[in-house]
Amino acid sequence: MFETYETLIEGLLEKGFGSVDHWLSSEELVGLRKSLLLHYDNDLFHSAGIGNKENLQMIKKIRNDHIYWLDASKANVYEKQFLQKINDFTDHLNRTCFAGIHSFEFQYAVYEQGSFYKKHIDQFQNDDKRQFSIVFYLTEAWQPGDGGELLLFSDDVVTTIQPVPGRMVFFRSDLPHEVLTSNIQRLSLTGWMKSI
Ligand SMILES: O=C(O)CCC(=O)C(=O)O
Ligand SMILES: [Fe+2]
Repeated sequence: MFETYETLIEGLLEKGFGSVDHWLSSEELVGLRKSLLLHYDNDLFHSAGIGNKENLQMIKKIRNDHIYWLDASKANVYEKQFLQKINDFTDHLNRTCFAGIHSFEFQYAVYEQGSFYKKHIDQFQNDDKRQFSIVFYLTEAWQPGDGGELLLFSDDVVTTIQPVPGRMVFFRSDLPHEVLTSNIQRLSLTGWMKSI
């Protein structure tokens, strides 16, 4: 795992983001995909931003994916294993980079065909506790033309990340980014490492 950590950290320090393809074993990837689909079938997902009913119309123009927050107390074996791995990475970041991460939170996301998330940063206007953003792509198969690419905007450079199964992206939460319209059902697990 050490090399994977170093690839991610180097990327973060040099350009604001890092990406690796083998953070999850194929068994873990399949387990998390099945868990996501089970929660989705059980109607546990809701429109992202629905907590804020007055702004819902506005929010839907910015993002129209559906999300489900991972609850550690209800996590299944795959989710527990996943959270443990994130915990180990957090410890590594705190030990080697004095990152000062105190907690993390993760949500599954489903982008149905035609869904997107316009350019944004992951820190709220009145709350910049989110330090690092992490996305894992869980879709079973992805090919060019399927859309849903992640664009990362650092300085004058725009980087396109293809959401291929198993890929993980790690970036500073103040880095502007965007999810292009997906032409297929796009599955992911997204989280934030927080300073509080
Ligand atoms: O799914 C992605 O590629 C990024 C998602 C995202 O930006 C977010 O949920 O804040
Ligand atoms: Fe984001």
